[in-house]
Amino acid sequence: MHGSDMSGADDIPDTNDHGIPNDLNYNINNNNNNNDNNNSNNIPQFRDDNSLISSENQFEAHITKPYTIKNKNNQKNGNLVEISTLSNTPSFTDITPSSENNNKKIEKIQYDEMKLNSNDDDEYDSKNTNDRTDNDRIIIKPVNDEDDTSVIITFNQKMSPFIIILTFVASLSGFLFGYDTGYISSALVSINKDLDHKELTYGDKEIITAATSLGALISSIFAGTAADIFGRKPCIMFSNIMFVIGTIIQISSHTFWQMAAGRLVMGFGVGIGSLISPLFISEIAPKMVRGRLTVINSLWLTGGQLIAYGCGAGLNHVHNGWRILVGLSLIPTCLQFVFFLFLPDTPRYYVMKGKYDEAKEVLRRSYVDTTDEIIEQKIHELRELNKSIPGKNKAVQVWNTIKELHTVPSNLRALVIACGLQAIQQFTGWNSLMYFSGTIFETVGFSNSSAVSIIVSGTNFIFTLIAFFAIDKIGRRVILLIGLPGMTVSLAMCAIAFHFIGIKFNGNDAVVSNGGFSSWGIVIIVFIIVFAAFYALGIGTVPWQQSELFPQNVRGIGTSYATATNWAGSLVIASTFLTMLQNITPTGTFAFFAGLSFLSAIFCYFCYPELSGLELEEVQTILTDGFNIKASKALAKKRKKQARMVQEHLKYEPTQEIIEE
Ligand SMILES: O[C@H]1[C@H](O)[C@@H](O)[C@H](O)[C@@H](O)[C@H]1O
Repeated sequence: MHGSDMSGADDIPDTNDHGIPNDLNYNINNNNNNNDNNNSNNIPQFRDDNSLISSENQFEAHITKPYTIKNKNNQKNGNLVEISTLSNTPSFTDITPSSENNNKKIEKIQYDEMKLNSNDDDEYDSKNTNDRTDNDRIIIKPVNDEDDTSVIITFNQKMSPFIIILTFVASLSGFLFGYDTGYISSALVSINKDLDHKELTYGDKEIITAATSLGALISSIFAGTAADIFGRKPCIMFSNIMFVIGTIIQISSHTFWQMAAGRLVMGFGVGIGSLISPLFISEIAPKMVRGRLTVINSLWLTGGQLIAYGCGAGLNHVHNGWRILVGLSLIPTCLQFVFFLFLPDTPRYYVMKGKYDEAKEVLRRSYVDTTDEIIEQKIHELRELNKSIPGKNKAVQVWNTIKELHTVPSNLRALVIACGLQAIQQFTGWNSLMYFSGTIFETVGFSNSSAVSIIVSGTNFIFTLIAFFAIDKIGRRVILLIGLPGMTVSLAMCAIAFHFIGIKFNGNDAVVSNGGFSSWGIVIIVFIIVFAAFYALGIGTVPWQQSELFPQNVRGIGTSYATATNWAGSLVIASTFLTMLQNITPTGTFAFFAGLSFLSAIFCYFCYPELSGLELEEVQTILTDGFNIKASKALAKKRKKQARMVQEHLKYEPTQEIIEE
């Protein structure tokens, strides 16, 4: 049907009857020698099942999606093809569109490189150019690279209802994280004298609040390793048990210390959930939506905080309302536990434990239209990958992993970024508002302080939703660099307004020198809302994408470090904020946070590369010899352009028939 003459390397390739360029084999097999003419006998031949094997047995190709490209004058049929290498060489998946009408979209595939014949002017300008002599060449990621744990076919992968259910159930941990950190703001206001028959002091409030962060800090240190040993699902179910015990201790407490102990136990659950839930989602999500599915966890989180505030406001004046508020968290915990009784763990975990049948079953249910052969191949890749974790036994492995995390430069940079972002997220003060906004708004003269807190956490939720849409399209770096300066300005405005309100502390009582609620009070509220918006848009959301920074063999421990940094920051803020207000005044406190936000913006400007749209291996490449901001931006831009090109292809309606000779 199509010609079979060999085209020059930069021309449009001729294609065979299956839409495969005839020079495909040539390109794959001639990576190391530039013999331009030896392909003529090597035109790929398809077997009956639409797969082919090259004569050298170096690669295998499968037709995954037939398509028709139509334009005004012409109609062209072709096939999207998945290519994978056999033996021990890395395999990769890509498309091979074929159409003379579409020459801008034709990709030539080589063993480890892809040459794009596009009029692309945004060249990848990496410093690592040793193996990229041609600006137009980019390294293509091997499919058995670690994070393809979640991937079979790199595009056009339908979301199965099974993946949606798994994401939904796993992200209940995000909800619990949010709810349990959110309800404390209103509970602190409504507890009154229910504990030990006396008002809580600022110090008491800090301890009750910080106990959860402390518990979360402790459990997050071990959660990554525990998830590898026991599994993700058992860890989440264990966190459910912690939630239940912690909740019961709290709702039955009549003493301050019992309440603090309940919060601590609940914190163990929060810490485990905060780490495992995004990890679980990233391991079951199709690659193309993995970033967004991770943000879904953040949406549940901020949604949980919002609901906690809403319930808090509703129960504000109900006798013992705070006990109901705390008790409500039993519902999602129990639901999650029961759901998980019927749901599996991630395929990657099963492969780690040698449970290949279970892994296959999960993959089959996750990727409904995928052939058994591809599933087998995926399992094979995961097994290969599994071997890459060094060490004879678990203890040696853990130690080697820690060493690897610190000694491999790209890992160390990933660690600096992941922990840096989590620290910034906490030390710029957002959670002081989360935990104490009720107290703050009460201080500046609002009687229904919980209602104002709802507006603040509602803003947090809405802007997390905006981040959901922006994080891949606009990019992580851009939203961070919009968010942090915005936060700096808002915090500075609050610092100024607090100065004019003139709050003085007299023991535990805050005295407003200019007579309570004033227009400066409104300025504070407005800028706290603006602060919430800028926070949620960037630094509230981006750090939870932490797993993309690490290669698979150090991901568990790397994300444990980062999550522990988050909780350490949360702990410091929760346990010092009210004391800071007293000792360095609200103006000093907010000015301090403004200063940290400013420094954080500088850190992100110099150290946070743009990672949206990048292959995970490319993230490692970017971080190999520096933070390579410029190269990352250029590459991200290029990748997005390619993604649009793929989308263009998919716009053409697919035919169901494969064209036969
Ligand atoms: O990403 C979340 C979110 O921003 C929450 O609002 C905050 O309370 C958490 O500490 C943070 O990790």
